[in-house]
Amino acid sequence: MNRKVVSDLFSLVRSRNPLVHHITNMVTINDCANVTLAIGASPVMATSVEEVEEMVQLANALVLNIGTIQAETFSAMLLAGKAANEKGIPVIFDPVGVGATTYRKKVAGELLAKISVAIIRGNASEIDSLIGGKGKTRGVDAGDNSLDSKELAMKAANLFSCVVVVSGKVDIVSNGKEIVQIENGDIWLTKVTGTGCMTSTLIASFAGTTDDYFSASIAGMSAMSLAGEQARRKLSEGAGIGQFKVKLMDEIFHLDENIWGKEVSILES
Ligand SMILES: Nc1ncnc2c1ncn2[C@@H]1O[C@H](COP(=O)(O)OP(=O)(O)O)[C@@H](O)[C@H]1O
Ligand SMILES: Cc1ncsc1CCOP(=O)(O)O
Ligand SMILES: [Mg+2]
Repeated sequence: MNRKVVSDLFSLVRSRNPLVHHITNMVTINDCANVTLAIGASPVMATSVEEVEEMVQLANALVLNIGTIQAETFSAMLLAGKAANEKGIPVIFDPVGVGATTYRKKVAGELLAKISVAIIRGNASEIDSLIGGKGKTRGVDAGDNSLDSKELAMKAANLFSCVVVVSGKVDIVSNGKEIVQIENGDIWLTKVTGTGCMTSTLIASFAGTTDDYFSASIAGMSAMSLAGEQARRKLSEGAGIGQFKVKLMDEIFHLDENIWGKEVSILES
């Protein structure tokens, strides 16, 4: 990992203002649109099979998030994913709750078989399920503390030939050879729905700026964890998760290479 390359991405994303096309869930869609703007990229959410291929022609990155997947949305993902592969823009896959149901497993398997994905970001239970593990899952949240995130990231990155990000208390990013460990974060990030989805969006925003998807993943993952840590620290006494969510968005909006350089805590192996 090159720290300067990663930190430079914060000004690059704001100057290049990449368009990030999302086919995503109906729970966190608005938060994902706003976090795209907060980091300096532009969001577009388009889901109809009639228009997704055309929208991909305008986009710099494509997010596929299966949080509330339905048959028609899935068809749209396949069309958009193929168009993104042909155009050469990165596809960022968020396998929300993949271990929870047979349908989600089928959808994720088919997507990964038919589309070349640049980056996968999920919690440990989700990545474990993708690689055929039997770890416990609790709906869309991680449900198994015994999983080894480093091992999962490395295995999944090699299996799917892409960068894999496993979020959690400690976040792991692997390209199949290197492993980066991000130690920032705050437990309140798990008390607000959508922080995982928004992380995938942040990663996509950076990946729409550079073809160095390993650095883009480190930038996006650390942006969420660092902003969460700072937001919690700056909350006034008595504040709860409502104010935390607002503060989190503010911290992402203000994050730059100087704050990142001073505050990020990263280990490499
Ligand atoms: N136990 C934890 N302590 C501190 N931060 C956490 C913890 N678990 C997850 N996070 C943070 O929450 C954010 C969302 O990650 P995660 O909860 O794993 O995603 P998801 O919402 O998809 O399950 C990340 O920034 C991650 O670092
Ligand atoms: C609660 C919920 N249910 C279906 S999608 C979704 C949002 C999941 O968001 P995240 O994985 O970022 O917590
Ligand atoms: Mg998630």
